[in-house]
Amino acid sequence: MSMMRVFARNMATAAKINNVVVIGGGLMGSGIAQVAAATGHKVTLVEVNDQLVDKAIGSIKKSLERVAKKQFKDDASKGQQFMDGTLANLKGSTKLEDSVASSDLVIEAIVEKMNIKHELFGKIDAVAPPSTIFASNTSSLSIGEIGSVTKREDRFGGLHFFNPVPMMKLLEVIRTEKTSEETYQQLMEFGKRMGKTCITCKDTPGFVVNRLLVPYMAEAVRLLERGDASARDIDIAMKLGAGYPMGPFELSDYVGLDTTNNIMQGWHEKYPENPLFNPPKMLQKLVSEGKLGVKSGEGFYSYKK
Ligand SMILES: CCCCCCC[C@H](O)CC(=O)SCCNC(=O)CCNC(=O)[C@H](O)C(C)(C)COP(=O)([O-])OP(=O)([O-])OC[C@H]1O[C@@H](n2cnc3c(N)ncnc32)[C@H](O)[C@@H]1OP(=O)([O-])[O-]
Ligand SMILES: NC(=O)c1ccc[n+]([C@@H]2O[C@H](COP(=O)([O-])OP(=O)(O)OC[C@H]3O[C@@H](n4cnc5c(N)ncnc54)[C@H](O)[C@@H]3O)[C@@H](O)[C@H]2O)c1
Repeated sequence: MSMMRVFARNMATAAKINNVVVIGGGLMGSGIAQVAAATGHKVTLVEVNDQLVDKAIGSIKKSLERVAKKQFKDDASKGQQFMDGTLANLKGSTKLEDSVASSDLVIEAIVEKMNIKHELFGKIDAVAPPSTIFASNTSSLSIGEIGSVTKREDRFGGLHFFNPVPMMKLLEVIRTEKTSEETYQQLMEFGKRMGKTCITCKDTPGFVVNRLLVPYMAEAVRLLERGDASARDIDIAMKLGAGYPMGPFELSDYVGLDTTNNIMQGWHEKYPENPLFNPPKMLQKLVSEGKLGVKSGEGFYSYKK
């Protein structure tokens, strides 16, 4: 195929992703929906009840205000236009089946549990048009295994965004052995339209970033458990000594300790021989006490006012 034809084909397929459904409006889903809407896609954000839909839309409005204040600091009316335009592209819903019925791309961002993701994808596979591409934003689970409950494994891939989605420039695009070349190209094109820098990774545990980040974080907790240094000092060390914007404890609280713990538990069960994946006891204890980080008001640090 000539270069011109490859380009024309990519442009044609890129235009195809217009209606995007994001399932789960928590930390990640709300950010993904926000950026997809801001970059011109028609977005439906699906949550389990009206209260959570309102909460997600509320957090998107707050985040949009921050983005607008930053991007259009000298022109408030342009900032307002940007916010109105984004919100006009976005709607919330609790009707899962109806929402996916007219979608080009569905991005799943619900809890990090294989059985719950299977239940969801099984349900939507039966009602989404055959052409709809499915993607998971999982941090740690196998994309191939998530997609195995569907009859569209060639139209299934990973879109791993980073928190906070409006600020983080990276998108990991994951292709399984069954993801078709066309699906992969469409996912890459979609990522670029979202304004992200896309990298590609095979369907391996943690892809690139989390494969390095999770053992680093667990090692930081082990340092703390041994009493070698305080959480605050470890955080300061990694910020000032390694140039990270947040230390490992600030970052874990920010990401959510439940998500971090689910990742470690899942990897430990699957690869018990790998000591890098041993879940630290302190992390499990905090989660069992409901201390989930910033979102619950307390984690390694307290966020109560
Ligand atoms: C632990 C490992 C466990 C692994 C778990 C895996 C998780 C997952 O799979 C992978 C990840 O995501 S891994 C995690 C990957 N993530 C990381 O590694 C993140 C590391 N951290 C960072 O890169 C920076 O600390 C931030 C960008 C978060 C904040 O920037 P900062 O300079 O430190 O401080 P600032 O002064 O506060 O904010 C400055 C401005 O930023 C803007 N803004 C911020 N949030 C916004 C939002 N939600 N909306 C809109 N805008 C937002 C806003 O304009 C704000 O100004 P304002 O005047 O306050 O409105
Ligand atoms: N937290 C992070 O920093 C981060 C980063 C990248 C990827 N991820 C991944 O993204 C996914 C979501 O993580 P999160 O941190 O946003 O979690 P979260 O707990 O903040 O949000 C999950 C949301 O999904 C909703 N939900 C659950 N089941 C649903 C269903 N059947 N239909 C519709 N909504 C449903 C819940 O009500 C909740 O609001 C996970 O797979 C996680 O591993 C998380």
